[in-house]
Parts: sequence; C-alpha cells; structure tokens
Amino acid sequence: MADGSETAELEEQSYDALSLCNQNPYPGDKELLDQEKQTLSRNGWNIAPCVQRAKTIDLTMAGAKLVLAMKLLEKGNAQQALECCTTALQLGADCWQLRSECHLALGQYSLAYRDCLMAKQKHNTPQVWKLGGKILQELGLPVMAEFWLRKATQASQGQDREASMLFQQVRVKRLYDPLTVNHPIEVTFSEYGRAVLAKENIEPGQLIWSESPLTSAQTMYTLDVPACSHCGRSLLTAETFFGHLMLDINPVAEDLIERYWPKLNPVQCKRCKRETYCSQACLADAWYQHHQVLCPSINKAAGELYDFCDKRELCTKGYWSAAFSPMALARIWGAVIAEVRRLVKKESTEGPTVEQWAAAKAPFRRFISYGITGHAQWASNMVQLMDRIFNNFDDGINYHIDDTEFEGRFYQVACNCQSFSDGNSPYIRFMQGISQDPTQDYIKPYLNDRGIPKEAIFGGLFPVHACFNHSCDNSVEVMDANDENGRPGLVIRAKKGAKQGTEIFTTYIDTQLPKSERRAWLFRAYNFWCQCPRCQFEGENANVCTNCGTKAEDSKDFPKCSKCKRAWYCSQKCQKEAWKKGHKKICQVVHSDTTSPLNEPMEKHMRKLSDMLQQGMALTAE
Ligand SMILES: C[S@@+](CC[C@H](N)C(=O)[O-])C[C@H]1O[C@@H](n2cnc3c(N)ncnc32)[C@H](O)[C@@H]1O
Repeated sequence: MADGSETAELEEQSYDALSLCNQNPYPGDKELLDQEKQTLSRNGWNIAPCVQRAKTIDLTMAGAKLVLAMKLLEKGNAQQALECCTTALQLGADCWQLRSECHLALGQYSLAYRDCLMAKQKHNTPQVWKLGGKILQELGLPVMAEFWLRKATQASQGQDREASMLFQQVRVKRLYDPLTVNHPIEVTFSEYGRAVLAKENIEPGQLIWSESPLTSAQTMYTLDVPACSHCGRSLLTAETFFGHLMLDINPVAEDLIERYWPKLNPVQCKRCKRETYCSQACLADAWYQHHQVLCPSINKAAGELYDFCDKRELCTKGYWSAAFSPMALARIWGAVIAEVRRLVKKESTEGPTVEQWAAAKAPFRRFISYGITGHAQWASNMVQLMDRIFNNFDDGINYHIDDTEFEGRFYQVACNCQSFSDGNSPYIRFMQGISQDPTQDYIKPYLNDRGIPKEAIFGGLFPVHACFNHSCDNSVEVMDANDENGRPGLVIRAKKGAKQGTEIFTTYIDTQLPKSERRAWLFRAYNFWCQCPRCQFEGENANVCTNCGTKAEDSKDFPKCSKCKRAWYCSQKCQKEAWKKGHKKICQVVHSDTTSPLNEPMEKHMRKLSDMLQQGMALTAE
C-alpha cells in the first residue's frame, strides 16, 4: 500500500503534457519552410555579420570582456553587454552566441539571427538551436522556429524541457491564433498542455466566443429523440411531442400548434434509411464528411455499429464503456478516409501516399489523447468491429484499427468531447411563439401533461473549446448556442472576470460535489488529479485537519469553516493559516448552473465501474 506521500508523488507525475504532444511536422510544413527561407534571404537576415578584428589578438582581454558581458546581460544591461561582446569578438573571442543573446534582449532580431548563424557554424549545441528558435519566432517565421527547436530537443535527447516547451508554444500559436483572432482569448501551452488565456481583460457575464463542432455524434441514450444526425438540430414534431393527445385536442390549441410549431422537412439517407437529416444540405455535407464511408448500404460492417448504437447501452462488456457514442470515433476514421479518397482523386496518385494520410488526419491532431492503456483489450470486440468497418475497401484506401489506434482515438474523444444540444429546438420556438398569444391558455393543459421534452444530446469535438483546462473554481460556463445558420454549437460565457494574460478554466464536472468525489471523477474520466485552489484548500474529511493533516482523536469531527462548510481545522491557528494561504479565495465559490449532460447518465455507470474496481476487477483484466 502506498502511503500519503507516495500517492502525492504519483499524483504529481500523472500528467506530462510535453510527452503527449509530438513534434512531427504538419502536412504542408515543407512548403511553408521554403517560403520562410525565402523571406529570410529577401530581407538579408542570413548575411554573415562583419566584425573588424583588432590588429593584435588579445585573448586574455577578450576573456575579461566576455565575463563582464555575461554579468551585464544577467543584470539586464543588454546594451553595454553587447558592446563588451563586440570588443571581445574584435579581440579574438568566440562569443557569437552571447552577442546574439544581447541582440535578442534588445529586440534586434535580424542581427541576433545573423550572430546565431555564426555560432551554429562552430557549435551545433542544443543551446544554439534553442536560441535560433526563439529569434525566428520573433522574426515571425514559426515553421523555421519549430525546425530549430526540434533540433534543440533532439540534440539534448529530450532533456531540454525549455526547448520542448518553446516548440509547443510556437506551434500552438501558429495553429490557434487564426482561430482566436477575433476573440478576447488566445491559446498557449502551459504545464497542462494547451491552455486558454485572456488576451484582454474579460468582464463577468461577457460572451467570449462561440464555436461549431469539427465532428459530432448523438449520444446513444438520446437516440430515441429525433434530431438531425449531422448538425444536431432537433426534429421533434408536434405529433411526436403531443402523441395521443393530438387525437382530441381542442381546436384553439390545434390552431396554436399549426401557427407556432415550426414546420420540419426531415430527409433520410435513401440508401441505408438509418440516418435522418434536417435538410438536403446536411445530408450532402454528412455524405461528404463521413457517411460515404459509413453508409451501411455500402459498408455492411458499419450496419453492425448502427445496430449496436440502437441498443443504447453505455456499458457493454467487450464493446463499450463511455457516455459518448462509438459513432463519434467512427466518424473520425470515416472523415479521414473520405478526405484521403478526395486527395487521391485530386492529385491523381496511384494509391494513397503518406502525405495524403497525414493531411487527412491533421485536423484531429489538435485534440490531446490521454488515458490508461489496456482499454482496447477490454473493448476488443469493438476494436475488431471498427477494423472490419475501415479496413475492407476495394479501392485499397484502408485504415487498420489496432489496439493503439483505437485507444488513441477513444481517449481523444473521452478527453475532449463536449455535450451540446439544439438551443433553438422546435419546442423552444413553439413556447416562445405562444408566449405572446392571448389564446395560449388553451394549450397549457396539454403542455403540462407532456412536461419538458427530452433533448437530443450530441457529443462534439470543438477545436478551441478543447483547449480549456479544468478548475473546480471555473471562470467560464459553456452553453448551447446556435450559429448564424441555426446549427447547434457552443457559446462560452465568462462566469467571473479574468485579467489579461491569466488562464481561464472551465469545469468538466459538477462543482457542487464534495472534493473527494470531484477528484475521483476527474481521475476516472479524464485521468488527472486536480490540483486547483479548491482541491488544495478544501478538506476531504471532518476527522482530518485540512491545514496540517492532524487526525482527530476517537474519530471526532473537527470544527468546520462556518462559511463554506468544506474545510475542518484542529485549531484557530490552523484556520487562520489556511485562510491566508488560499482558503479565502475559494471559500465562497458560486457554482455553475451548467453541468455536462454527457456526465449525467454516466454517473450511474461510473459508480458501477468504481464498484467493479473496488472488487479488484480491474477493467483491463476482464
Ligand atoms: C480538453 S483537454 C484540455 C486541453 C489540454 N491541456 C490539451 O493540451 O489539449 C483535457 C485534458 O487536459 C488535461 N487537463 C485539463 N485540466 C487539467 C488540470 N486541471 N490538471 C491536469 N490536467 C488537466 C487532462 O489530461 C485532460 O484529459
């Protein structure tokens, strides 16, 4: 059994974002690299610097100048350090790297790059590569910067964490800046990987941005609710909602329905009749995106997946255990194959090339994948089914789904999936419509009879939203919102103000849960132990002092914090200490009024899994 300190160490080690994010180039990077090299040459940034050598080389004096330059730079006096470096160079010292650092500190980036090139000619060290990476980023040449920082990481055999971190920061900036250009947020890379920062001060209640999913699928447990399988619009008709009540509804109520219940024109995939869409546009888009691969009329094995989903079981041994649908995974592989098909056709290649596969997979590289290995063994039948679906095409464009591929995609969806539903469903529009109508009372008894309809809930991958880390004291709330075309998606609203440059957090769980339940949930569902301020300054147990860890004698309860009732102290001294250390910041948390519907049906399921684990039946061993 591990004691407390060992557990704490394990917790600390449980998540290393740097090791999860690779440095492989993106498709198209070769061309971008060439373009950036041309920019360098055009601007003359790669011309060798010229230093007038002194008539007599004096290495002793040069050394002294060099030491002085280092000290000056350390103290922040870059200008004088630069002058000392130049003298040292003239006297025969080899200090191009230091002079480059001085130029960098002074914001003279092109001069810094020239000196750095000189340093590289002589010393291929990780430090020189790293310096070059920093300068190139400042010169606005991110792909070259990545190249240099990759070299720095390789040359240090991964030991230089600063170089790896800088690499990811450059990459994240290049990939996400175009997506956040009009929003008050930006994506950066921190100890927890990608993270969302406030680019400017954000006010409480401010709508920060809205986003549409890259891909989504309806959750299995809401498959009984009609919705467009592609965009998620609710397809609830008045007939379905009122059901048998429609048979003897009063004429005024009938008239209200006629006038206010939106007219829907759903269309089915004519080939398989297993997918319903809100419009021809969605049908065509779904076909383009993934249904051309997944349509059971063409792909028999895919029919088995549809049958499995129709059973609406969240946990089926050997197949599945998650709140999101396996269709969410299938649509990723389907989208990759559909894109490779298009590229092969467009580029008239004989078969798919490595570059084409990489290009088709690129949009999904934005989503981190982190979980416990062995899950694919537990779900081995599903892995085999997925392989039958995607590895059996006559055109030779096949995607082999093995355990590693399955687990990678499974955890990609598990870590990043966000639930959403139609925020402007026919029911909502109907209720809005009748709210101003003087005859609305005629329909009220029928509405009361029916209650609020169940929503069709989708799980989607949203590229920017997926960069949010979690805190139990979250600063934003995620809500359903339809885009300008009426398609369901997300909107992010500030729950609290955020200062420019600070990280903003969402919550992955119901923040009202006690600390131990929150942490257990986060670990089971997202594989990390939360270290947020609430988890640090709330207690778990009334018999243990939240501040110093002293255990109460005879298992008596310690007095609790009278405000939040979530911390227990052995003495007033401990209470005061804890208050100063950080409890005051988290004592009065306003809880979010939104929790993820994806989690709700999972709660029972999670408890079942937790019971199984407590009985010693590790999931992977089943
Ligand atoms: C939706 S992603 C958030 C963005 C992520 N940092 C990235 O690089 O893509 C969710 C994953 O981020 C990590 N994460 C989020 N919040 C965290 C936290 N408070 N502490 C540690 N890891 C966290 C976990 O690995 C989690 O599965």
